[in-house]
Amino acid sequence: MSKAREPVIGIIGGSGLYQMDGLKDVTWKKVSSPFGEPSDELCLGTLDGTRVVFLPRHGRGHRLLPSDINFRANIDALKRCGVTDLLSLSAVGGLREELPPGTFVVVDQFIDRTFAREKSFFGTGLVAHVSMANPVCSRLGDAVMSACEALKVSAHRGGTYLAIEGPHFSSLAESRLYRTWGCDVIGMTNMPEAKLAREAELCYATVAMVTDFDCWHPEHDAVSMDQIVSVLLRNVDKARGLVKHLVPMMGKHEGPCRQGCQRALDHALVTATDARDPALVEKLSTVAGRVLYS
Ligand SMILES: CSC[C@H]1O[C@H](OP(=O)(O)O)[C@H](O)[C@@H]1O
Ligand SMILES: Nc1ncnc2[nH]cnc12
Repeated sequence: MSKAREPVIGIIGGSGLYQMDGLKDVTWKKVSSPFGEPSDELCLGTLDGTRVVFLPRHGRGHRLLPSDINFRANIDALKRCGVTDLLSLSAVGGLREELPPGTFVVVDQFIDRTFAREKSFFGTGLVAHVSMANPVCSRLGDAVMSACEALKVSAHRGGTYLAIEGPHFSSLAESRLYRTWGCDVIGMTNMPEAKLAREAELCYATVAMVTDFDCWHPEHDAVSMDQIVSVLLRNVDKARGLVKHLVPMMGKHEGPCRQGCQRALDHALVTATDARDPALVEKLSTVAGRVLYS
């Protein structure tokens, strides 16, 4: 029988969100990871008695390009701090008329078009394949939607997030193409983050906060940073309110989610026990310790 564990809520703050206010007993802590340097120190605190670990995805001061974020170190470090449920807050472009700037989208699917990033914790000497059929934790997504409803934040449930490598915004031809693929929002960071969260058996959901219409919309100018920033600041204010409401709700979650995010590695490891690379096994002690040492 799986042991119930106290939820610890991880928050990855995206563009515009470099610290969390309202936390108690706050300490910024440098966390080492065998996968390298996380984006910044991690901010540990509590909100209404629930433990929270916050990490600014691009680092404080927004130092890191999307391609330079060490997603593996970030997820490993969050898990080392005990995180069980991970909420990503992200700025995105809207690819649909009905998702204007200011809308929050609790996406349920991703298309990964990034190509210059480490995407797995596993590798030669320990091979694993996890399912990404349903990459978002529905229990966490439900909680986000309830918090948005309570705060009267305009939120849309479900949608496909297209992850591009960046740092450039898309060309008009690309933006039109992504719309024909059925994508709803576009960003540069949620992949491979969501894949790695799944490998690390964390519940993961993202609040995709629309800042612009990318460049496809005939009645809007092509996306530019000055236009994004003004919407971003308003979105970020709403996101802070959302977190304050959401964390105590998530703190009451009992036991693992029904979807099984916290057992994602149950049938994923392929490499025979005697063929495993001991150094890689050691490196994976936090991410996959549950299945490696049981
Ligand atoms: C500031 S607009 C472009 C930038 O914002 C998004 O990042 P994040 O998901 O961390 O909010 C987008 O993916 C780009 O990295
Ligand atoms: N239009 C866009 N494309 C990619 N990432 C974004 N982040 C915010 N807006 C974006």
